[in-house]
Formats: sequence, structure tokens, C-alpha cells
Amino acid sequence: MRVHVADHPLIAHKLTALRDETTDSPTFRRLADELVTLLAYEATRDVRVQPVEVRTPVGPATGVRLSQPKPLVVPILRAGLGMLDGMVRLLPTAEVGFLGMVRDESTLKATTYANRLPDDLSGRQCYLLDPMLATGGTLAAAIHFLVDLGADDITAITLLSAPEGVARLESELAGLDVPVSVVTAAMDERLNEHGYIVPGLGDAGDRLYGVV
Ligand SMILES: O=P(O)(O)OC[C@H]1O[C@H](OP(=O)(O)OP(=O)(O)O)[C@H](O)[C@@H]1O
Ligand SMILES: O=c1cc[nH]c(=O)[nH]1
Ligand SMILES: [Mg+2]
Repeated sequence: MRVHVADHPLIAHKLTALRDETTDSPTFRRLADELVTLLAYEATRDVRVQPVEVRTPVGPATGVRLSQPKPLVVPILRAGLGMLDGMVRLLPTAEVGFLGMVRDESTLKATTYANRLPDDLSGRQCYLLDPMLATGGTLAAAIHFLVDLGADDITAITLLSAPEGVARLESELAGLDVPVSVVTAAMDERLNEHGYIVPGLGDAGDRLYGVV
């Protein structure tokens, strides 16, 4: 599994404001949106393209366009929804599927409560969106979902990741022959006893949408 930690002062600047407990929801949403657009640039480095000829006013030119089948973007509800607009701004022709998953706060086990994905993902490049990679249970289950439907290339984009979650993904996905990458804005220190990322930013879903 390839793990890319973004190293850019603009990303670090926005992430610091995102972490700040005094940042309100509207600002948090705007920052998450801006951050994912910056991360998407790195995450789509291997997006598949095919050659195409166009005519400029001066003459013929060879360029590229995104290959078929279209990439699939999958936000993991709730918090991943806060990353969707920023991602499709960069990949406007992508299709969007949805996974609703929630982690039990006492057992830390993830369960799936909604699934709106194409039936067949053969040959599809998929981009999973979730701001937090904590224990890794949610992302591991989401990746298995996509692989079971035939996805053959998966990139997860997260805002914060914990080393424990990355280690879990590495061991749970070790047998897969599907390439998986994680692109994250930061690798934090650790998880606390409640499974929260330290220093983290708290509960991403609550900070985006309020406590429910
Ligand atoms: O790596 P893990 O330990 O599985 O934790 C990460 C998950 O926890 C959060 O979602 P949450 O369950 O709070 O749902 P929400 O998005 O509805 O707030 C977060 O958005 C991830 O999906
Ligand atoms: O720190 C964490 C861990 C899981 N989910 C969150 O929203 N935040
Ligand atoms: Mg939450």
C-alpha cells in the first residue's frame, strides 16, 4: 500500500485552522473543501488518460482526456460528504457512489447503513473520501466493498491519519492484488483510549454537521 503524506505549507496552514477548536462549522466546511482539492491534485497523479487530438486555432495538437470507464468517487457518509464538492471540482466527469458507515463509539467497530454503489466496478479507478483514518476499521471495510465489486485501483483521500490505522490497513489488505493508496494531509501521533486521533481535530462529522 502506498501512503503519501502531503508536504505543502498551504495544506499545513489550512489544516492548522481546521484543527483549531474555535473554528466554526461554516469555516470548517470551507477548509475541508479547499484541502481536498489540494490533496486531489496528488491523489489523481495516476488517473487514467488516453491520447486525444484537438485543433488549436494554430494547428493540430495531441493531448489527453480521462479514459473510460469514468473514475468513481465514493464519499463515506457522513463526514466524507464534506469532501465531495472539492473532489468533483477537480474531476467533474467522475461518477459518484455513496457508502454510509458509522463507528460504534464503544466497540470502535464500523457498520454499514447505506450502500449506493454501481453493481459492477470492473476496471474502475475509485477514490474513497473520508476525513479521518483512525483505527482503520471504516476504510478497511470500504475498500473490501469496492474490491468485492471488482474495483481494480483504489485511492483513499483523508485529511488526518493515525499510524495505527495505516498499520491495520497494511495488514488487512496484505493479500489483495488490487493497488491501494492513501493520500493524507497529515500523519498524526497516535490514537487515544477512545479511538480518537491525537492531536487530531475531534469528531469530523460533528464539526461539519453538528452533534446528532
Ligand atoms: O478509522 P475508524 O476508527 O473506523 O474511524 C474513522 C471513522 O470515524 C468517523 O466517522 P463516524 O463513525 O464518526 O461517522 P460520521 O461520519 O457520521 O460522523 C470518520 O469519518 C471515519 O469514517
Ligand atoms: O479522531 C477521530 C476518530 C474518528 N472519527 C473522527 O471523527 N475523529
Ligand atoms: Mg462522527
